[in-house]
Amino acid sequence: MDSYSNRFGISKRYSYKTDLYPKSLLDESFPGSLFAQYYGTNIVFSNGDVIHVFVESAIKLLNVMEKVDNEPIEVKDLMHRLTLDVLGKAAFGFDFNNLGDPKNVYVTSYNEVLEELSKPIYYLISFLEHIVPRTEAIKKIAKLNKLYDEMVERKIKSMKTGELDEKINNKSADLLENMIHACNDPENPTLTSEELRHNLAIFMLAGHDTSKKNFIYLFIDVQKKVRDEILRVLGDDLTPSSEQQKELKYMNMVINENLRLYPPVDNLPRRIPLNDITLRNHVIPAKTPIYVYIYGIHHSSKNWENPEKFIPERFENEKHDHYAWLSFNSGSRLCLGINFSLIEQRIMLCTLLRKYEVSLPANSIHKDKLQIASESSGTMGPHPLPLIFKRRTD
Ligand code: HEM
Repeated sequence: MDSYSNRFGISKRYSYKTDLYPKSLLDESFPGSLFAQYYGTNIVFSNGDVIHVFVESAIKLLNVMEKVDNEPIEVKDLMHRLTLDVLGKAAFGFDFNNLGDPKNVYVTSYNEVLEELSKPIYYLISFLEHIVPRTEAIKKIAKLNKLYDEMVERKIKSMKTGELDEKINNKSADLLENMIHACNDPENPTLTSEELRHNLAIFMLAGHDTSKKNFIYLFIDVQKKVRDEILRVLGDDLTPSSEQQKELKYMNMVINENLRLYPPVDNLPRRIPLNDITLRNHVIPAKTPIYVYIYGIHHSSKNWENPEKFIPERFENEKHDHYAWLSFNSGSRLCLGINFSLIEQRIMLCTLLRKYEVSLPANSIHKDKLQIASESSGTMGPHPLPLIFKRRTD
């Protein structure tokens, strides 16, 4: 048994075989629901090389910040704008332009759909929508789906002209182009345009809802140390190369510690074990829904010394149990966007900290402790979080 299996008394057979714990499908959890219609049953392929996307968006972020100095800005809004633009470009080469024009039709359609899909009442009373049809919500989804469908069609056409093959060969293809290319392989079953769209939709949710909530909340106290490291490693470069990212050791520890204290996915989507499980002296019968409470694992004193304290140095030599830090899950269902997300966070920190001194407004509700809340979408984020960004002069 490995240390995780030992501690939790689960036999290794069960701790590794994620195929014995299939995720429950949306259509099973919410049969015929709007969630199932919108996200479908999807799979996701690789992310490709997307560094240029981060750099472009970091520059746009600075343009937005130029207009404000030394006044509170709502960082939840800022992160929503940044991460949607980054993801749209990486996923299907589309610029939502949420940083440039947050009221444009694509951003508003996306926001409206997410708002509809995350209404808690439909999670609590899953049959409600079968009694009262959600006509307005259906219209909003149809509008966004049309946008996704147009993307898919345009890319399929570019495959016929050979443009897509060229992009695949020079590794500049986005996720959707990679998916379309993979579907063209006669050895693999082809995804329909609808399935391609479902994959896009779930990719946007998995990547955007998590990233936008993952602002580095507590870096304020340690920002000088992070900034000194950025200036030392990057010199005059605006964004870090892959090599430089590895050298940003303290920043990487801060990112890990932030994700430990405030994991955006606080609770893994439920699993339904196929067989009975023996956990210590307890038997969990097959088909019992299981939730893994990541927030609890990250805040348990059995796993971490002074779990409520922000101590980036605890990651110095990675002494902790591998399964005590599950921000991106682990094993075969590890988050597919882990590298994408880590690069995004590093670039964002480098961009902001070299230019700005960050502080909480005097009347902030977060003065003593960050105020957070779980949401029905299965993610966790802060209550409104205005921060002051003061331009550095030295
Ligand atoms: C801080 C940011 C993020 C966090 C904390 C996070 C966390 C997670 C977690 C915990 C899972 C596992 C869910 C499960 O086991 O049921 C997951 C899955 C996934 N994530 Fe992320 N994620 C983040 C960012 C992203 C980004 C940026 C992308 C896309 C670029 C992404 C794409 C995915 C996908 C596609 C899956 C499904 C993998 C599968 O089911 O096999 N994530 N993520």
